[in-house]
Amino acid sequence: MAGGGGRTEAVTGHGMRIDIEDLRVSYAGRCVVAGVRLMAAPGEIAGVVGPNGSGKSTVLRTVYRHLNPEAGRVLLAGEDIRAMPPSRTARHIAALPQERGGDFELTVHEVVAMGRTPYKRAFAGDDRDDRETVARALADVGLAEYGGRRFSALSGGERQRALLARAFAQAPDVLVLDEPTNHLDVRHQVELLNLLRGRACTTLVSLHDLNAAASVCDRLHVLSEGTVVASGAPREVLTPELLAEVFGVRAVVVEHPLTGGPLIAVDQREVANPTAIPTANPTAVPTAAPTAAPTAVSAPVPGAVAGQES
Ligand SMILES: Nc1ncnc2c1ncn2[C@@H]1O[C@H](COP(=O)(O)OP(=O)(O)OP(=O)(O)O)[C@@H](O)[C@H]1O
Repeated sequence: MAGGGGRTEAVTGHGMRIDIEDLRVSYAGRCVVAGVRLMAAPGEIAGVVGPNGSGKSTVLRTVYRHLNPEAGRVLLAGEDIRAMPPSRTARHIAALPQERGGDFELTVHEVVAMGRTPYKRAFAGDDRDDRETVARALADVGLAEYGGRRFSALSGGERQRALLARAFAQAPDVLVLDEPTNHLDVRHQVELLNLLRGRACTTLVSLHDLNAAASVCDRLHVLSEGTVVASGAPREVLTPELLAEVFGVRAVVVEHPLTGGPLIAVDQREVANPTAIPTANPTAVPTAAPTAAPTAVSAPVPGAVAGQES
């Protein structure tokens, strides 16, 4: 088991590898992501973390083909996804995007059943397998009793869980989740992270909650100003120095008293002065020394680079 994640060996080996190579994306000529390289090994949970606007959603959008990169490639098990018909990638990659919609006039069951579309011929109805898959996906997210409700009448957290069920119903090899814990209360956050640990697929997930990321991810990629500045196991990557430099907060990283994993305790009173890195509380138990140095923090991508609209 890599990093601080609670992955079980049983699921490792399922799913497909994702590699992102030298990705560059611009919106209306403004380059927001450049030179991004990151990967998720088969069956692994790879997290993408970084400050607001650092490019997390943009990178994920290229994986689920909502955006075409200006340069670079997304490889699924070594094959460029842009060389595949969308119907084929839809059978391998499912997403919980940040654009979550909200005015579907469909029932929850109908929304989740949309996850089965890649497996059907045009106008084909649901077969028994589809119905069982949808029922299982709804049960997985705790919405077994909600199938007949209108999607538009759900709360934000319920809607989120219904869309996660739609992604599960797609039975993907790669699950791409953009901030899946948004709107969820703390219990549902824990349940969702446990669901991710139990999926037999590769997961690429953006998370703002660094403790959740440290707990669930086997590997973390840290984005800052459109470029990857650190990659590695959570306890190697999430150092006080990186938290100050990239996120601008004073924090210590201690051992979680219940799990033994890294626990990031942020000083809520003020933001960091990057030149004055806090020393760890001497009474706290420090995390184990990193086994390998993470990728060094590198210079950010230039603010405005000419490029074409995606
Ligand atoms: N559709 C868009 N059109 C123009 N600019 C965009 C668009 N989407 C994102 N951007 C810009 O691209 C940059 C990266 O945005 P992105 O949403 O990828 O960041 P993020 O790391 O996911 O941010 P957050 O943590 O706030 O969700 C930001 O400067 C943002 O303003």
